[in-house]
Amino acid sequence: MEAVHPDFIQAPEHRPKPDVTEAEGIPLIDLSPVNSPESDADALARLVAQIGDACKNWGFFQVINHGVPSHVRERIELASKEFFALPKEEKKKVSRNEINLFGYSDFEITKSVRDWKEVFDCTIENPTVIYASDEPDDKELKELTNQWPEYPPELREVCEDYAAEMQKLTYKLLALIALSLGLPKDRLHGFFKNQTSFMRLNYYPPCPAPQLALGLGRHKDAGAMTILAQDDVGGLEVKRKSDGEWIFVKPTPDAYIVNVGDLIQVWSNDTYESVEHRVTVNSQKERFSIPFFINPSHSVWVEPLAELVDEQTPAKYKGYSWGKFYATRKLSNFKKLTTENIQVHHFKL
Ligand SMILES: O=C(O)CCC(=O)C(=O)O
Ligand SMILES: [Fe+2]
Repeated sequence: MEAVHPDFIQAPEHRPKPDVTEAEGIPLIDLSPVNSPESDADALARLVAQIGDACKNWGFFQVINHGVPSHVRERIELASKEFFALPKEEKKKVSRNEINLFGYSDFEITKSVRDWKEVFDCTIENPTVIYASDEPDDKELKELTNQWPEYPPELREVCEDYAAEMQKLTYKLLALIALSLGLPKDRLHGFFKNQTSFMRLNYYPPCPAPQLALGLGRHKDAGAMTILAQDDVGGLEVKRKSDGEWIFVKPTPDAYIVNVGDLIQVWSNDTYESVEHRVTVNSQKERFSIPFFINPSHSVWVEPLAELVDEQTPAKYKGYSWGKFYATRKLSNFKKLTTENIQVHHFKL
């Protein structure tokens, strides 16, 4: 066995299991009722109930008949492959850094262990407004824009086209989630004006020690929701709520994987929970995935929604600034952390 650098080696309790649990898997949900003109109220009500059950029982689901044209996904998958196939020096011409938080990186750390992957991040709003620092009282803002590599030349266009499709799907999913919580369908929409959403191209190279390292260590997504495209290799594992078992998410052609992030957990006052997930790697195949992280405006104050809180069910979180949380997380990529990174459970009452 070839050695991997010790920075990549997971503690024994966090290493992948020798055999994967495929089990029944996360729910597969057909979004046709929101994508076809002739669907009726009953079909929509059934869909809303399915979404609610999936969010409650799994925090994860896959969608089909989502309305995203397959060529838009095929084009970005191809461009992503072309980009990561470039020599390192070429990719490093668009490295992200403390000033420009978007671009290429081969250095990501999750829970103090290095991930076996490379990423290319790009933001959705142009420009994206965020807080300039993680200091709570510093209200200075800064504007972020993307940097694009010279090759492949179409990367910018395919990412922008993909992002436009993801945005349409985002608002459909936000409406279904709001309805499933008994709220008006546009209840969450306002948080996403001047959003800080971003997308990431993930490249997990083959790994000589897949039993010791992970492509991405266990984590929860800090934003509102994530829509993920994974290729046919597989590697994503979700921690099953019922028993804490790691469950392999079997790739379904042309489906998107959706998961509830920490913000929906807080807004819903724990009705829905953000669930841990991780990515295993393998010694033979490279794997590509594209998460689209749906994040609100930097100015959003996050707290349980007033409609879901009363005397019997008091708020389980104190409010926090999304913008400061996000700045802390983003800037932590360039710091050596000695304590746990900021987490939503720090705001639990
Ligand atoms: O690559 C994957 O399958 C999952 C990626 C992920 O969970 C993330 O980037 O937050
Ligand atoms: Fe994730």
